[in-house]
Amino acid sequence: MHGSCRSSRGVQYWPGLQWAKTEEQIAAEEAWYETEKVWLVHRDGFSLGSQLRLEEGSPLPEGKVKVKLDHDGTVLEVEEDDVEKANPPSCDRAEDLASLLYLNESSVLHTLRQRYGGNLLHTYAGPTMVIINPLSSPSMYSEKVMHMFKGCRREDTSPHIYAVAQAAYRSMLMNRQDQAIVLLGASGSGKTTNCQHLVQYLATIAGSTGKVFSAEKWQALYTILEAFGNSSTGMNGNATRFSQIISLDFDQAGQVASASVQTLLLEKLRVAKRPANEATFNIFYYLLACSDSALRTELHFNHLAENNVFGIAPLSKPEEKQKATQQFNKLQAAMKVMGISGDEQKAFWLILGAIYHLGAAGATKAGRKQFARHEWAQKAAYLLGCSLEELSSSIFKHQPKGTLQRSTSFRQGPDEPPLGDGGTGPKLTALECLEGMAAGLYSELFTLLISLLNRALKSSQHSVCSVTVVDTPGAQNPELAGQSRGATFEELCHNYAQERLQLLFHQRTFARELERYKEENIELALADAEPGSSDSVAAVDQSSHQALVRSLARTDEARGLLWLLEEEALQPGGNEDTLLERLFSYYGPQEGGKKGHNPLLPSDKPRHFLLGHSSGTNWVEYDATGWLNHVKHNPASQNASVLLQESQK
Ligand SMILES: Nc1ncnc2c1ncn2[C@@H]1O[C@H](COP(=O)(O)OP(=O)(O)OP(=O)(O)O)[C@@H](O)[C@H]1O
Repeated sequence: MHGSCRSSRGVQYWPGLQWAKTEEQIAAEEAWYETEKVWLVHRDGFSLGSQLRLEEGSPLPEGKVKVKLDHDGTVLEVEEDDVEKANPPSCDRAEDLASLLYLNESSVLHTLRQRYGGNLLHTYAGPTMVIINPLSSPSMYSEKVMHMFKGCRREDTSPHIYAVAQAAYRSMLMNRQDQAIVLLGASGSGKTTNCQHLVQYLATIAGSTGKVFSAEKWQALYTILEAFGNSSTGMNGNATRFSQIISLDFDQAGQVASASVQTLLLEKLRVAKRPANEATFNIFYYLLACSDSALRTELHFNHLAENNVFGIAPLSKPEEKQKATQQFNKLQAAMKVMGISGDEQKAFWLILGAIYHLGAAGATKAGRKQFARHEWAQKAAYLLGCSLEELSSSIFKHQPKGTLQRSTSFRQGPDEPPLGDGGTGPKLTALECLEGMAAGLYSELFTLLISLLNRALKSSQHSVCSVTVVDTPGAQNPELAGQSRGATFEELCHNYAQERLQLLFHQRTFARELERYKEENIELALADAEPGSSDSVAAVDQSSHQALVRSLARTDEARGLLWLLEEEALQPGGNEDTLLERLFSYYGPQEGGKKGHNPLLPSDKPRHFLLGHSSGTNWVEYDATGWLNHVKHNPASQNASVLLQESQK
């Protein structure tokens, strides 16, 4: 967001702020600027510092300008557009970016960098807070520090994650209104860590009626979610692979009366398939390193197979193994805190063990689709409490078991066969059937886990208002992690969710606030506030006007990728190439069209494309190979739930 704004009364405002400067202050600061003429240079997303002055004889504007670095006298030639006004020294390390006299990209980056250099990770940006990952363990989080924020007003507190929690808590109590805190940022930027501190603060400061929620319970919940929902990826060694909404419900007295966690978009297929060099969910490594010999024997973990088609293998380095063993013990203790009994825990280990052995069993098509190594499939069947035949037919034969109704896509008519099950879509391979079962089992297990966690958090106490915290996987870009692969469909879903939240941020922070100024007839001369960009969002989710009716006709009406996926999966001969062809016809660069005004760009690799997220500031190259499979109906996945319901264990 560029530009500051000024009302006609000579007082500087920024939307969402009560903050204002007097005319004298502004005049003094502008006079300083006029005499000192200090500029900031912004290049490739970096501010080059505040010590830049115009070289004599190279006036602004017009093309390129020369600037001289104060500290070593280096002279740089830079684009005129990269040079922006610097702020006076009184703005150094400003606690609130909105208080800068000249609010521009360079000065924002410069201020954040200055603060980070002084170990100040948090900076207000009006009603929002910017937090930078310290990549270390600073000693700024403790119960003692929490008490320094307790009861404070937002204006009286220095920027800190506890100040965000305190402001939401206070606002909820004062206005009796629900509050929401949404964390945004790239993968690995620190969202989940900050979410942990936010909720920890609320649990500690607010207290809870009847101990339904406590800091100890929150720690336990966090440990469990991290074990089952996180994995190591190229961008983050402990990345969250699902979206979560944590809700704390408060009573009249401001204590937590009940709590809940909702989860969405779990990357369930990760148990069976993921990008090279990425890990499966943490829990598999913990369980494979467990030191309980009786449990190991029961899970048939004493002799492990050499091959696992799901790529699940125990950790090899002794120190990593030891850490995983400790994590497993910690997890068991956390499950106990959340009231998950020994028998219930056992059910989790059996299902996880079965998934592992299914990977060892593998799949093949020798005449018919079947397991490649039956002895391992037998172990999986034993752990799941069913016969080998039952397991085999649940995976490879496509009649749904029991009374389970097949779910149909919302765009499919009730009489139409689901894709991949006699429909017109491509058939599933034996391995895809096996992967479907593993993903189905993991999804059931995760759903069960969340319901057991919520069992420990609910109560019959009456609540008045809630604080909700939203944490989703951050923006994904394999290129930023030095990986040469294209991004996956799951990564697209996470990027899309982030972008929808960014649009919400833009709407709440700027658009709605500006409307209020207009209603109150306060004139604003905004330099260049950018509209919230939604082109890349439409390229993903634009739906057809003929809602709910699936069409085999390829029309000119623009539709987003999610809609096209379903249509192309139904087309005879539809594949990822035809999918991208259509997507580009709607959102790609148009002949004679202006460059930079479309969200899609072609790649020179087959079935790859580039999508410009966040107003084209984060171009991600995707590899669409195999994406049509995501809309294929996989009966094995559905059969997983029946298999578990009918289990002898
Ligand atoms: N404020 C902080 N203090 C200490 N360490 C931090 C902080 N923020 C982040 N980290 C470190 O950075 C790592 C990545 O942070 P985190 O997992 O919270 O990122 P994220 O934004 O939630 O990522 P993803 O979107 O991939 O889930 C953490 O494991 C932690 O080690």
